[in-house]
Amino acid sequence: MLALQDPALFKTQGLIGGQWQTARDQQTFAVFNPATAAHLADVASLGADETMAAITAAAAALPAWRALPAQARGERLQVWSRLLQQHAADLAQIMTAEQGKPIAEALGEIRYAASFLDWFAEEGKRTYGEVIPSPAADRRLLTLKQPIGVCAAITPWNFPAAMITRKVAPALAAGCTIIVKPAEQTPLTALALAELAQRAGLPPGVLNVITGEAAVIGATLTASPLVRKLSFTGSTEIGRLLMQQSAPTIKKLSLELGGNAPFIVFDDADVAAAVQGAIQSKYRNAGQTCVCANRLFVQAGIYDQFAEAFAAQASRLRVGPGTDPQTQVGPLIDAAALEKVEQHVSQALDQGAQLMTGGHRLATEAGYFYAPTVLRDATPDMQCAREETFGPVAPLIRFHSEEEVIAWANDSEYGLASYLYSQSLARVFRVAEALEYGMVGVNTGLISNEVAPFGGIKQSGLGREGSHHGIDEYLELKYLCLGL
Ligand SMILES: NC(=O)C1=CN([C@@H]2O[C@H](COP(=O)(O)OP(=O)(O)OC[C@H]3O[C@@H](n4cnc5c(N)ncnc54)[C@H](O)[C@@H]3O)[C@@H](O)[C@H]2O)C=CC1
Ligand SMILES: O=C(O)[C@H](O)CS(=O)(=O)O
Repeated sequence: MLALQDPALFKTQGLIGGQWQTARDQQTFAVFNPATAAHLADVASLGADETMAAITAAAAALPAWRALPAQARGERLQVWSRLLQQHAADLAQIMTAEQGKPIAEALGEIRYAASFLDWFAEEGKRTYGEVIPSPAADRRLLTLKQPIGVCAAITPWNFPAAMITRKVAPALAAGCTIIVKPAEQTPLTALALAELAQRAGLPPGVLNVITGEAAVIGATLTASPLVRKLSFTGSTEIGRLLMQQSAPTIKKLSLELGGNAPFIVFDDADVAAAVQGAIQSKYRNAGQTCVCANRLFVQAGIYDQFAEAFAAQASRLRVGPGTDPQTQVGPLIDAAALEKVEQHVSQALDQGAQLMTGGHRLATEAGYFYAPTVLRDATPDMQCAREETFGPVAPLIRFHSEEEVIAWANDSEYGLASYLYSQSLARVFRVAEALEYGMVGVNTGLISNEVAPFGGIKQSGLGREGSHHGIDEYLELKYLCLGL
């Protein structure tokens, strides 16, 4: 059991219509600590019936919630944000226990999660319509924006708090109600957030959290015509499936899917800055984010200089349990993730890559730890360059020309985040405009915040989250034509 200041935040039941509920068949599923592989909790395994009850509760809560002025909805979100920040230490402890990230990163994520609540509390008051100059003297034309209705959100384990508020905040600010299905690896953070939402005064049914078997819950959410919108963050494979399942009811979709971020360093880059940016991008959350550098392209003129400096810094990163304040890289989420990373590294070495540092799991620890790894002389055809590793592995690929690296960077079905380091303004614009990605970090490895549009193109997804664009994902545009 965790030593929480507020033990009431440790919830193991689902939230339906303002009531904490166990599964009707009393089934549960286990949650484990990835740093120790130890059992952490047993959480209600809710199924189709409970999911339908949550959809019904969200539909029942919708009329009153959407009728509230945006100001009133925003005030609830701001109270919720303050509660997240007041309870940050407990929330971070819960998150590190079930997800593994270093406690400092977990505290940072709670601030990141709260920032979406604050941002959309304001954005909800700016869902402006428009008056359109009429083509006819006896007509007046205008538009207004209205909440889409009952929404569903299916969220990942890598950001167990922020990926929930990045969806729930705009939905509620817009006047929608929502059912959240968190990842089975990290339900405790979601349930703690829901407890604080209750304390913030969200009316029953506005926010519902369903924990349990993903496929059953997902099938129920996507099949229901009452659910008008689905927002998903996770793998492209599951995003594709949810898209198919949503087709019969023509749901509005937001999909934040996989990535394969190129990190490009030109000869004219500030090499020290590029090394720092690459370390931050690559090893954040142990490499388990969809915007992590996945392929590091380094121009031939500075390749050796960059490789030596980058590997030296990577080798000094402290790996260990997230509860240790000295830890910089925590465990991977589970055994499958560890095995995928090992596969990518061994395949690259078999194909001629050279190990500069890392390349092994930490046998001393019971959890899913892998040493920060740097592979030089990697090539674009290696599995670690073709697939999203989602782990602390950095393949360094040498390139010679701008044209060559743009072609290699764009040779992917993914198009989420990309990065380039150069001190030439002309080159920055040439390359940024040529990269087929939704986001481009220029001379920085950290691009995520609540004010900018987060999202990708191609098979990295649909729509944008955060920014003033994010609330449009939860609104419908209505056209009024007034005959005079
Ligand atoms: N875009 C992102 O932020 C993330 C991308 N990923 C990618 O996905 C890969 C696998 O990671 P996972 O956590 O297994 O991602 P996943 O896509 O399997 O899981 C994400 C969410 O989808 C749910 N889910 C899984 N199968 C479902 C189904 N049939 N119906 C409805 N919901 C379902 C999960 O319970 C979780 O809540 C990672 O290695 C990474 O490449 C994973 C997490 C986050
Ligand atoms: O930086 C972020 O917001 C995360 O990387 C989002 S993701 O990894 O879950 O896509």
